[in-house]
Amino acid sequence: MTYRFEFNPYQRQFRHPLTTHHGIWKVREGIILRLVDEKGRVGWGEIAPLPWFGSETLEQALTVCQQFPSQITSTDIFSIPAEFPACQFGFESAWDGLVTSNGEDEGESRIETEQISQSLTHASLKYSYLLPTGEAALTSWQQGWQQGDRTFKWKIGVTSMESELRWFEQLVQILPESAQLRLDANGGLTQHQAQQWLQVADQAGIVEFLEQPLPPEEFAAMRAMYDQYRTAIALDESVATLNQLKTCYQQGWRGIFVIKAAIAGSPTQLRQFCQAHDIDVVFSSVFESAIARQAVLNLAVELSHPHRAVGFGVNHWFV
Ligand SMILES: O=C(O)CCC(=O)C1=CC=C[C@@H](O)[C@@H]1C(=O)O
Ligand SMILES: [Mg+2]
Repeated sequence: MTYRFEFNPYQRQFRHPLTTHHGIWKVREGIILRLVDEKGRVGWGEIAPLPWFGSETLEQALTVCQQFPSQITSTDIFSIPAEFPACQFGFESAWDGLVTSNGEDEGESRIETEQISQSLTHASLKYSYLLPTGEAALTSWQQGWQQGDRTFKWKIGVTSMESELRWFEQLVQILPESAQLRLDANGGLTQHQAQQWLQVADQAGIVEFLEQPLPPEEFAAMRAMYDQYRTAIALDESVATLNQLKTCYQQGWRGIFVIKAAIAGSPTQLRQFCQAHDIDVVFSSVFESAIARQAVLNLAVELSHPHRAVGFGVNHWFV
């Protein structure tokens, strides 16, 4: 069977640029894919690259799309090489969508406004609310709390450690008892700083995990640190693609795997790995549109650790 294939790049500006140790991110760029089969069934997919996490760039993804003819086959889709994981995810999700679609072409309406993306939340999932970086977190957590989120994620390793530790202590004091906090360093700490953060996190008692304290090349140090503190350590940059995830597992990682499925590669292969290995998984966003968000949340409902919130809090991120 062949599929008519169309692709359209998009840009969405963040309402507030996202500041992390990687830098300042102002615009989310991606590509929306549309497949139509011989019966007229439509499948939508999305390529949402995150090159500083190790995925292909938008330009590389556009080249993959441009090299395809207007009629493609499932062999074309399943032959996309592993160095294009966001493309693998986008094309395979669109193909999966064909199998399940009822022929209605609702995709265009699903390139969301935030209201539509909010409607894409799954009732069975809990959501983590991403706080703004820095001192602003001390006031903005209420918005997440009011929409029912009980898990909050805060970026560290951006300003001075002295300031961030001070704001952390204030945040721990003002967050309600039942709240949980995730700290995300994006690989920006030294080993000494990571140990300092894990010590204060152990004392605070509300920190669910410290995410990617060190850069991926310092895996051995994070592996050694994992058993020294009560606070869990989670990896995301280290496990950004399915191949990296398998390598970390084979090298003994049994901490939390924060999986950004939209850039991890084949969703089918990801599902097979997660089902074959009892790993502690948190699904996390790459600030994709409703199309990839839906595809990832469908995986999360199946594979996510039941007691962990998914990193898809609706924060009205875009203008
Ligand atoms: O995981 C979440 O709660 C939200 C998504 C998120 O934190 C991120 C998305 C994309 C890039 C990063 O800046 C950041 C992360 O490091 O996890
Ligand atoms: Mg992270």
